Amino acid sequence: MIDPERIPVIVGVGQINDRPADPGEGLDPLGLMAAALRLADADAGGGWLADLDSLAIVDQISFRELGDLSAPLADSLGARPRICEKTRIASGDSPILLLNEAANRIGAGEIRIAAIAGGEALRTAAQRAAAARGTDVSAQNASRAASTRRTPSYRQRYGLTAPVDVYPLYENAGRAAYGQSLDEAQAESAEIWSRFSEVAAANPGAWLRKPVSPETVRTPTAENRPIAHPYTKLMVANSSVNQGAGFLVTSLGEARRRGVAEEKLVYVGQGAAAHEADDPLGRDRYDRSPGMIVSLRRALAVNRLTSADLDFVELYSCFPCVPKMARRVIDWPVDRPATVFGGLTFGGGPIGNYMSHAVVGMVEALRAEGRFGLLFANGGFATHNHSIILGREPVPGAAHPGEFDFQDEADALRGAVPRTVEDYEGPATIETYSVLYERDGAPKQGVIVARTPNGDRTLAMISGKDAAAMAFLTDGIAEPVGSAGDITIDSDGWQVWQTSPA
Ligand SMILES: CC(=O)SCCNC(=O)CCNC(=O)[C@H](O)C(C)(C)COP(=O)(O)OP(=O)(O)OC[C@H]1O[C@@H](n2cnc3c(N)ncnc32)[C@H](O)[C@@H]1OP(=O)(O)O
Repeated sequence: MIDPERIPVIVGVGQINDRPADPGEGLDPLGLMAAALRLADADAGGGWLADLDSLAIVDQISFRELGDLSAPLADSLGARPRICEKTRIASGDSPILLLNEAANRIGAGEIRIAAIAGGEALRTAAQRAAAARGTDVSAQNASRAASTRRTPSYRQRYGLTAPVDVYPLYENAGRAAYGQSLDEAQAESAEIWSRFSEVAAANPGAWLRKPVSPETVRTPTAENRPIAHPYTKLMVANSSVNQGAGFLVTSLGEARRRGVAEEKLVYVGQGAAAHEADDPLGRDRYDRSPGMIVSLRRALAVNRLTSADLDFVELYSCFPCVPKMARRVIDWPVDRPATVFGGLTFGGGPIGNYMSHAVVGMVEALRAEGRFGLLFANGGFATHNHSIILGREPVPGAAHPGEFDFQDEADALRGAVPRTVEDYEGPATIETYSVLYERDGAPKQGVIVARTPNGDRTLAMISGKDAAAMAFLTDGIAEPVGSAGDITIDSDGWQVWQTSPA
């Protein structure tokens, strides 16, 4: 039997939404994290924060000038943790990585009480920046700014800059690989997202709490403008939020000594992580992710569970392609909610910290009913994957500390990565693509990821004014993926795509 002092459990969770009428009065990420952890402390019965051994926070991008907020957060909570740290970057897998590390340290007997938190005030930051610079709020897009470099890379020159530009490459390649029509693929996304909105509507912690029909999710309108084909605004992460979330992890022994009721305890299973290349052009393919597959399968296997044992899942949902790939790995039906919090559109998309809210949601769900839940986190451009199990009861295979790095296995599953060539001219086929849109809904440009006859990968663009080409890429009549064309280099040096006549 495992020593109760080495069994990690979550004892307290807290989260906060901040919607000030005056952005000058909005909380910054420090205020959001402090508020969330005070709620988590109260949820666990109080008196934990002064005794923290470790405090780990998710990096934030909304108030970058504040720097590393871990020590100021400890001060504001009256904590003196031996370990006080922040993740290197604001990445969607961060909360699960920090949870896994805390569970391992408890299992190793290194610490007894850990706090994890994150917070983003992107809405407040954009409103303040717009007022200071005299611009519209929509001109202040932190997630795009964080992805933009002074000297753009090859893919960035072709418009593949922010996550919202890159994830559609997976969506369009996935649809073709699953043998779906555009209509079928959009119906699947809309059904999953509509169900997210229902979960969010029932969750007081969610940002947008109005159920939205599948038809509303998928239909482009002035309010639901197209963002990047085939995604509408209601299909993408909403980063314009002010949200904080945090939770307390301790040992079963410590929880019992401090009198936490058994029905409040949620057991932490083992996790599994694996990653893709940072550069989306340096991947083997776009219709699946070896890192995601290994992270999900291993998280189930190391805990001696199967998908059939899961009562709840959180399949990260910055864009539909992610939960659509993930649900195929674990055989999760389309008509069961793939979230416990509400997803990044409706629950809210606070950049790296969404999964802290998902931890809160999973703990609340398991306290109410069920036995096991799976948390799947994704970060970057479908780059970082980390999955973990939570249980209302001890998780069967869990033993901490446990190795969570399964990178070698993901690398073994990967096919050969094609060479990227930047000045290619000649015949090619579409590997995947997207169309990026202006704010008024007009297509800005098409961007094609193509394969040359010898298997190299290259990029090409199409002007948004080319109505026939835009129709071909977006009307769903024929599948553009796999179709043939020609790339020429124009007088300005751009590789330009020309579809071959059928
Ligand atoms: C691993 C990962 O997690 S990658 C994901 C990282 N996150 C992202 O990439 C964020 C992607 N999303 C975005 O960039 C933005 O949400 C956009 C560009 C799609 C839309 O943002 P904006 O242009 O500011 O929105 P717009 O000006 O049309 O409308 C603003 C209003 O719509 C809301 N809104 C913004 N995005 C969304 C959305 N996706 N769904 C629903 N509502 C939204 C805002 O909250 C705001 O409402 P408020 O005034 O009541 O606060």
